[in-house]
Amino acid sequence: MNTLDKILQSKYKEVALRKEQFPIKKLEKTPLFERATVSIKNALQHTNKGIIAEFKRQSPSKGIINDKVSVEEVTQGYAEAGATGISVLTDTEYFGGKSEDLMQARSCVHIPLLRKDFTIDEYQIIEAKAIGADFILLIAAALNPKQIKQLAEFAHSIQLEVLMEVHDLAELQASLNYHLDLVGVNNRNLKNFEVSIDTSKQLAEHIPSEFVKISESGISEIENVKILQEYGYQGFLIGENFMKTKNPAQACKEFIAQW
Ligand SMILES: O=C(O)c1ccccc1NCC(=O)[C@H](O)[C@H](O)COP(=O)(O)O
Repeated sequence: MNTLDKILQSKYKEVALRKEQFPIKKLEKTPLFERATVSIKNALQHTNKGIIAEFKRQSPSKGIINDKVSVEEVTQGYAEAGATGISVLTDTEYFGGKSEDLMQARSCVHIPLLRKDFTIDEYQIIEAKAIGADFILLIAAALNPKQIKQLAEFAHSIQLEVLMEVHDLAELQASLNYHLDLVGVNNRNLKNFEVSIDTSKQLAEHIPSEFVKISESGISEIENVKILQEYGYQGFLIGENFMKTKNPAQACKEFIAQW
């Protein structure tokens, strides 16, 4: 079984359990669920330095990246450094994150927040809103095209925007639909974890201009960001390159300053 399949297997169990622990009716009554969300699509369309900086303690490919820093210092620092949005991993088993991380981030910043998780059920979208997210992730490799469309439509019905992530042309062509806001090309091959920005370069021309293009994973050089901008990318999702340092917010600030 590959890593994504293992993650999804445990995610189905986790979601079933959470539905019992925190019923939808309770989630819908939380103050954050009522909050007016902020558009990441709009924010990225109005900047030429679109960084979505990620809070990521660990990953299947790298193990522990940084377990010494707090959500507050990093997310507040990312916002002050000029990040356009922030991604917070909420998966516990594989990424060491939790829902509370996103809630803490929400209490520190006003910029758009991505609930970075493996979304397989509408329940998680309601939960995302209830913990303070502005946009959610749908991974094409984890869902069929009908599910992607339905989940994206549902996210919009509760004012959340949608980032759909693809790894190759087949996924992109099968899964595109007009309920998406952002299309992300993940440069990390989920079978061997190798990263190559060539994936973003190759898929760029196949993403219709209605969608904001995001390049995700393995980005550590500002030169590559500048090259990808020429391919039409307006957002860059960067985790490890910042999180592996003692001061991720400072690393983000220095990265943006080189632009
Ligand atoms: O990061 C991993 O090892 C990973 C493994 C399996 C599924 C997803 C994975 N990462 C999620 C991400 O998409 C990244 O955290 C994000 O794009 C940032 O990537 P990076 O800048 O390389 O940390």
